[in-house]
Amino acid sequence: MNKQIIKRIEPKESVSMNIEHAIEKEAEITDLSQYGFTTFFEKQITEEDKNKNLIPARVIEIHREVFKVVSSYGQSTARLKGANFYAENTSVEYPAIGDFVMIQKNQGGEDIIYRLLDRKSFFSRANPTLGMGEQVVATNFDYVFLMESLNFDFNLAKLERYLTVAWESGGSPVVILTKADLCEEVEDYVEQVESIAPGVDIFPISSVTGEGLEEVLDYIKPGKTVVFLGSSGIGKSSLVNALAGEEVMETNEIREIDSRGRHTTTHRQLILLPNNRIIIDTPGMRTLGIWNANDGVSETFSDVEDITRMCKFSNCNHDSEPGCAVKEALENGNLTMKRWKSYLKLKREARFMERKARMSKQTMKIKKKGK
Ligand SMILES: Nc1nc2c(ncn2[C@@H]2O[C@H](COP(=O)(O)OP(=O)(O)OP(=O)(O)O)[C@@H](O)[C@H]2O)c(=O)[nH]1
Ligand SMILES: [Zn+2]
Repeated sequence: MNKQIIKRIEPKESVSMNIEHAIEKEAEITDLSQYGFTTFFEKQITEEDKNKNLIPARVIEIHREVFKVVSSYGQSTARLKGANFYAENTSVEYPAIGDFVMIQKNQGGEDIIYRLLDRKSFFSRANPTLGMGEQVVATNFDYVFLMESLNFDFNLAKLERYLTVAWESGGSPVVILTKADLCEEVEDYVEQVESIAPGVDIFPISSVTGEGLEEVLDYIKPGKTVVFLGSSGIGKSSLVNALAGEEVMETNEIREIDSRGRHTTTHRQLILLPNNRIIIDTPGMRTLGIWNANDGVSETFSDVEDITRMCKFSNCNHDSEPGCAVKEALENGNLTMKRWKSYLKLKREARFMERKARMSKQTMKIKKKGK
């Protein structure tokens, strides 16, 4: 694919020069497997798709209704086929960052997105614009990097919450402890994390000294997609740059800031690193709450749930009932009060979000009827 075409269709105002530069170097794209296309997606392509000359593509950026995609023809912009996505009485999902879609190439114009392929993993959050419903923010990733910094704001409870969300998403959680250069007791922290995340891989890293970066790069296999989950300032952008070996993301020091003194990330993106590792870094991921996380809670707290199942009564409130296994475990130290409280808190939150989701579905139904 030649650079001319790619240049012409870049939405200039919204893509930072650095990323454009990085992408240009990847302009010779012929193989979508570099972008994570596997047999899982290939198998979904039908005869009908082929008859219509549809080809697979991955969504790498979204600007309102304009999608930036990459296919065997390289990068292009595309729009949804109205009849397939906007027709009344259909409830098809719109593509999100990371999605594989079937497109029709349109020489000299925008490509048309016909349909969405099934996802192997996704993150969603409560829709912030409508105040209701669910919004998918990232899809088809293999690993979820749960990021916590090793300096003052290290927070195990938050990590537990991320873990819950990650299990739920379909990706594999990996804990990344950032800013190791600022911490003297790295091993202590690693042990603390091990206690709440048994069996999960943990990497202490520093984007400043380079500690742990080789290990992380080795760990991500080519063609695999990673999403980052972590609070602002934890070092996500710095890690992307460090892994890429060049400045593909702006970090805090050199950013434009808005009136509240904070950087505002305005678009979502999927970044292809050298050696075909893929990172999804979207603002949506940065405001992720807990949504339908009940199963995830159970995975993260399987030890706690094992205990609750040993209570004498199946509907035990773990309060003052006789034969309460939780009470016993708290007394003999098999369960810490802290972990029990985290569990109860996440349970409550998950239940609340579920109720909210049910309510919003009802509201939508009522609205549709009333229309
Ligand atoms: N000492 C040290 N500082 C780091 C490291 N990684 C990031 N920082 C600093 O931490 C600050 C925030 O880093 P960013 O990479 O912008 O953090 P972010 O998670 O992308 O932040 P948001 O974009 O706000 O979500 C910057 O001042 C970085 O220089 C590290 O490994 N060691
Ligand atoms: Zn009990």
